[in-house]
Amino acid sequence: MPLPPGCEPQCRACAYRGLDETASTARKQDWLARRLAPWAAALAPLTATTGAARLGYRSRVLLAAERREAGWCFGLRRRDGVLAIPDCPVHAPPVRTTLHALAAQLPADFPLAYYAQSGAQATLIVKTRTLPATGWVDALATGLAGAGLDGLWLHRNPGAGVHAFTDNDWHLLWGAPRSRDADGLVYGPAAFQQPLPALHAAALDAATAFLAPAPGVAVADLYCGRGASLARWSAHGARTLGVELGGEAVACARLNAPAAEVLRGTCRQRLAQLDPWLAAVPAPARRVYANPPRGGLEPEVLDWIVATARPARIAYLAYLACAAAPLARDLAVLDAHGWRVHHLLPFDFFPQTDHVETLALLAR
Ligand SMILES: C[S@@+](CC[C@H](N)C(=O)[O-])C[C@H]1O[C@@H](n2cnc3c(N)ncnc32)[C@H](O)[C@@H]1O
Repeated sequence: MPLPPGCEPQCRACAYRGLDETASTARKQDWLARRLAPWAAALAPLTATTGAARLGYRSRVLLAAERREAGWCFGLRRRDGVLAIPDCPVHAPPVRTTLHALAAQLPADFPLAYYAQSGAQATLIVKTRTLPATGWVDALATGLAGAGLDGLWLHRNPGAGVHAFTDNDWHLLWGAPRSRDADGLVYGPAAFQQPLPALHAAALDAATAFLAPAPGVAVADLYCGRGASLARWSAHGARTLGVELGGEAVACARLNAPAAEVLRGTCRQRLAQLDPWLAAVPAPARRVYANPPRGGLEPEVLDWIVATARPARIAYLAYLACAAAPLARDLAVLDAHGWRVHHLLPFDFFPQTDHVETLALLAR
């Protein structure tokens, strides 16, 4: 298949970009069937978007920045410099428009290390000892608003690299500090964004139907982000408690799900508080929803689920990349301790890449 317009041939980020929809879906399905073979009977067909929606879906990006003689470029950091991907067809149109506006207006001597965008919030990340001058921002305002942005931030993080953000040294340069997504949920510049909101909603619908949140039921929501799932459980009348590491995400989760309790920290660190909270309801009324980062559940958290919390039902939304499948590792432990894998529902959150999100639904 020819590469779509704007796709940089040297970029390796979208491993399946040479495949059409049918071939990509077949390969993901086949890979899932091998990786999740012990639960083959529970594995559903991949739910995927089709046609034009398979491009332009990525509204959360982190790109390295480099000033060259010809101007600014944004892309992937490599040993020999930044590989520019200004027109990457997977990026959402507002990302591309903002990158072009920045490339045209950013002063040549601005010490930009990374550019991040999360929905309508954009961030310039610098690694300097002092804050750089930003008087030029006003001239960019019309371009930023035209690109659909609500806010532009300066974040000073001398350690930026694998982790782009720290909690401190954020400066709003222009616009509003928070945005709302299509569901009305508040988010900020560091927010985790699930791509393809319709697929995420379908995954949450399936999790809601399985967990059956209701008065008398308690849902512990691990790695809850800005609270999209928390808001669901509490809207159904369940007692809800979320745990999340990011400070901004915790603040947004408290706004998005005011009836829920939200603890800040790693799930591992918060087990001492989770434990009595969940134990206050009988085991048949206990639920766990987990959507951890790509490494899967922290080992202590998995131990706690099987040995202490013992929820009647678990919904586990996992990111899988062809290099690693922590979901299979975690399912094997849950399976061995008496939780049956009822459904494995894969969702193609990242078309044209070799990643696939899978919702596992388990009951004791
Ligand atoms: C895959 S995202 C899921 C977020 C949320 N469920 C959603 O759909 O928006 C993982 C979240 O876990 C948070 N996180 C990372 N490590 C964590 C940890 N050890 N304990 C708690 N939260 C963590 C991240 O900040 C991020 O918000």
